[in-house]
Amino acid sequence: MKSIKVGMLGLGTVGTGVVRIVEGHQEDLQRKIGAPVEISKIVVRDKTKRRNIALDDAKLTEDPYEVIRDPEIDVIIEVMGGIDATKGYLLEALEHGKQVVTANKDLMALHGAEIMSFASEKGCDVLYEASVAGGIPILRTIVEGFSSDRITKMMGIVNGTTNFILTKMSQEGASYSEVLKEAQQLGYAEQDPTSDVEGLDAAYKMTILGTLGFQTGVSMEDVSVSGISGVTKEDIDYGKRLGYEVKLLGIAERQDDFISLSVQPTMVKKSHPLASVHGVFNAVYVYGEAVGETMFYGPGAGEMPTATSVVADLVAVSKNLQLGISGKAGFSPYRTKKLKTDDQISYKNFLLLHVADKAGVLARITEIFAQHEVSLESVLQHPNEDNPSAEIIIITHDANKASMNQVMDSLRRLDVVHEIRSVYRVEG
Ligand SMILES: NC(=O)C1=CN([C@@H]2O[C@H](COP(=O)(O)OP(=O)(O)OC[C@H]3O[C@@H](n4cnc5c(N)ncnc54)[C@H](OP(=O)(O)O)[C@@H]3O)[C@@H](O)[C@H]2O)C=CC1
Ligand SMILES: N[C@@H](CC=O)C(=O)O
Ligand code: NA
Repeated sequence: MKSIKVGMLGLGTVGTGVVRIVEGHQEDLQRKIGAPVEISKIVVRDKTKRRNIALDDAKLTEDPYEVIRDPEIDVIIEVMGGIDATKGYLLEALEHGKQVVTANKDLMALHGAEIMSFASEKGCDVLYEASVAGGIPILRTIVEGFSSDRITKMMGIVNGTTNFILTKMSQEGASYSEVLKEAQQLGYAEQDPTSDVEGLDAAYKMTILGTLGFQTGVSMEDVSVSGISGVTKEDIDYGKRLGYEVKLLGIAERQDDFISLSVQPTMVKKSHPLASVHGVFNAVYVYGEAVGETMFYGPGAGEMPTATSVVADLVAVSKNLQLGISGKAGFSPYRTKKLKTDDQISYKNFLLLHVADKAGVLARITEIFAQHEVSLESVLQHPNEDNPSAEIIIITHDANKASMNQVMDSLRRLDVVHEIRSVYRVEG
């Protein structure tokens, strides 16, 4: 029986897990695919590096072309990261008729449309389950499990590193930079962790979810992004006292064919299931018009969970190869993109203000909200012993983004407002 030959680009955190699973599950994989699978070559940056996996050194190469141009190789697994050069390698692999599996969200969010269209021209599969929410089979679920429904909202904790950091800050009072280092050591963070903490990694993932879930070609420019670097322990503690957990949420919504996508630190009500997703775990809440509320939960990063998704894709593309149906089920978005404008996007807001501690201040502040037709759910005032400011926390009802921008402008101009300390979207 002819085996499926696999060439890998990368043998880091995820690549090592892929080798472990392919080698450890040989018999099961063979039964599921109908042929044995063999990893024949692996590209690394440095062949001499010490690896924490036993491996035949002859399989390692530093030359990507030795793998992508090898006529014996059927499937390329890309777990190397990077954008431009990596895109070139994958396009060339497709040119040579190879099936592709990748965990690279940056690449798929930025160039997925071009890669998918080229793959379909060449009759090849490209699968990328590991690119969103590591070990959770969310892309397959959205494309296949929800094929009969119409998704109107996807809301997720889709970055393991930032959820790990926020959880440790909230539960252990740990410092941001200490926990980031730990996340890097555990293999959760990107090579450049700015992508995690500034929300870019989550935005790449929301671009992919939006494209597949709304059948619309979403691009990164369509996602409004802010990360967690401005989140303070003070915000987390205030949130907790009022019944919220701070989470970095990716939110994609659709209403009457208009869509919006964003990534931002969010106050999530403790009663909402996303508030109990801690550590490196991810979860994606999906609302379908027919099914209603669903939620998918699991590890969002790390060696073995991510490798599970990569190898599941390897099984899928190998089965298609065996059946002679590669490249037949490629998905291309078919809806015209219509983005919501700021006056169509609405949600609750949490504001922490430092204001002058004197009579009449609260009335002047609430008057501004009233002028812009933003109604308030609650207002709390704390005297602040350390300085002449008082702290006011305001939670609004759903308010559109355009009106809230006007409220913010007016608050910034108001003399009694010393500082707009923090502003969060509220969900749940
Ligand atoms: N880590 C995780 O939890 C997750 C990661 N991903 C994605 O998976 C991909 C891989 O991530 P991860 O395993 O963490 O990354 P690592 O940094 O741990 O590993 C990268 C691997 O690729 C090799 N490599 C990098 N650049 C080159 C190059 N230019 N030429 C040759 N080899 C190269 C490295 O070689 P060498 O070993 O010699 O340094 C290393 O083996 C990324 O796209 C990431 O976003 C997706 C989901 C979860
Ligand atoms: N850096 C990413 C890895 C998985 O995609 C994360 O922390 O989620
Ligand atoms: Na996944």
